[in-house]
Amino acid sequence: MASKGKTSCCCGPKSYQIVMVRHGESEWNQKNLFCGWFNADLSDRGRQEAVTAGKALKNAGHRFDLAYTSVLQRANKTLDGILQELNQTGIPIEKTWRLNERHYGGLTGLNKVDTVAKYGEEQVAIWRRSFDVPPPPITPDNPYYDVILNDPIYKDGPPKNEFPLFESLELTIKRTLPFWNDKVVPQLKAGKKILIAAHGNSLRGIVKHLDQMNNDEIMKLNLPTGIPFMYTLDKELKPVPGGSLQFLGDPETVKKAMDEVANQGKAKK
Ligand SMILES: O=C(O)[C@@H](CO)OP(=O)(O)O
Repeated sequence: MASKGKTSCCCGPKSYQIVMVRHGESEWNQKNLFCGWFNADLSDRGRQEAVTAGKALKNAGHRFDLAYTSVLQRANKTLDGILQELNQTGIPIEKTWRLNERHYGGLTGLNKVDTVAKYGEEQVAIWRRSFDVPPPPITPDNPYYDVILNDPIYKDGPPKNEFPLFESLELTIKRTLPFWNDKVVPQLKAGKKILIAAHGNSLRGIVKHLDQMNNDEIMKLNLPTGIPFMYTLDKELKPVPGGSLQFLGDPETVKKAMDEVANQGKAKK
């Protein structure tokens, strides 16, 4: 059956489409805690966001051939919620740590507003959104150190000697892009319609790559939870005009949701 993942003519595919979504709100988003590689569950609101995302994709006529997600349950459950709405729970799903949220190191488990009170808004903005400044490493005295390092979700990788103790966006991109290039790109080029359910920062890495954003531009981008976005790419996998970050939601709702994410790292008014 012809896939809707590409538009084609006699000279081959003209463009490719891919849909991505950041997971719905997690219990740790709700508590405003740095989460990273901790395997937080979705909140009730997050579960509802997944259903709403699925309905929006269904109403827009999307069908998928396969899906990719991280090994973290907040992304997995968001994907499941969406696929249930689409009645497409049987499609192949590949989970990989390479699509995980970036590892928040020593900030893992800290409240973002308390961290602003301690270190200031500017430092927290740098830790959250800069390209190459990593958070401090997670150390054994962090209550989540063992939980994360020994979590069975990491049994297939990364290898223990490469297990990160912190990640900047730059380091996150370094482990996400090989998956994009080796797995996603060949499937896209084969005309498959793909859905990726992942995380704010792993997806910011992919967006930076696709849109060739510079380090200042990416600093300003906050992806909202649970609102799918589509890219339409040309043969070279560069976004066609108007093909970048096409959110499936009205602009006002999207802006509000983006501002909400940005404000998680600001002092309480
Ligand atoms: O805590 C995290 O893991 C991420 C995503 O929820 O937060 P931030 O938006 O601050 O990068």
